[in-house]
Amino acid sequence: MIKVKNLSKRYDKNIVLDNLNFQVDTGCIYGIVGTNGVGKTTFLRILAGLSKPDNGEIYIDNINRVGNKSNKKISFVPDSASLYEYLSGEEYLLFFASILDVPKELRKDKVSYLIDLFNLTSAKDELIKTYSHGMKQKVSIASALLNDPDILLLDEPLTGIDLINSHIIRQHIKKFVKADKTVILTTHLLELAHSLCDKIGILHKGKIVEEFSTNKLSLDSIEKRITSVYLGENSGEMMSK
Ligand SMILES: Nc1ncnc2c1ncn2[C@@H]1O[C@H](COP(=O)(O)OP(=O)(O)OP(=O)(O)O)[C@@H](O)[C@H]1O
Repeated sequence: MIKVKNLSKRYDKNIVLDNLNFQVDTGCIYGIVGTNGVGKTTFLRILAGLSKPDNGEIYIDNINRVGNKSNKKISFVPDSASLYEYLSGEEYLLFFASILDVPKELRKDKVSYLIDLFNLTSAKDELIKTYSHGMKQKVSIASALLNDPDILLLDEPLTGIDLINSHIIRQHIKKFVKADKTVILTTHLLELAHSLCDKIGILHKGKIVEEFSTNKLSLDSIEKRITSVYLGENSGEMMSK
């Protein structure tokens, strides 16, 4: 379980996260939605340990992660992957496996398994600079899975991804969670959040202001709730006029 208590982060006068509280159970896919600049990436980067909060605590299975090394493996996939463009997909993944300390004898097998899983076999020897956005995104997600993380943090994983690749990536996220892992992702694609996530939280003014179980609320109802959080209670009617 991941539990966040009173997390705050500001950039000069810009208060991005403001005593944010949040909890996710192991085995859950949690989607964070919110307007541009509301702090979704900032939150994921703090969870990943890439950015320090000003205040607050992050417990992973009851161990405070802030300032401590967690014994749980956490992988973070940024929204636009910066990959080494002059390596082939396979070379990149092998290189990344060595950085992540994947045992040497397992690297080749893990890499070829992931290349196959993400349908990258025919392009594995091509330089990454020749890859499309979707192919790069698949390499990026594959690289995050190399060390079999316990927690996967995905920043807008499916933005700009075509239907088929989106399907492939979704399947893998679902498969990943079945192995008792946790996924937290951010997205602007509400339909995706509804079909993929178990829970959706709305980030607004530095806090998770509302949370829904997707099996309890329709896509339409969630959309109305989000609109009313940002635009006020009568916004749903205004927008349908
Ligand atoms: N390194 C930084 N220095 C200063 N301000 C920053 C920095 N990183 C983010 N911010 C600011 O923090 C706020 C939240 O940014 P963040 O990238 O977390 O938003 P987001 O919800 O992920 O946005 P989007 O949906 O557009 O990707 C924004 O106002 C942004 O300008």
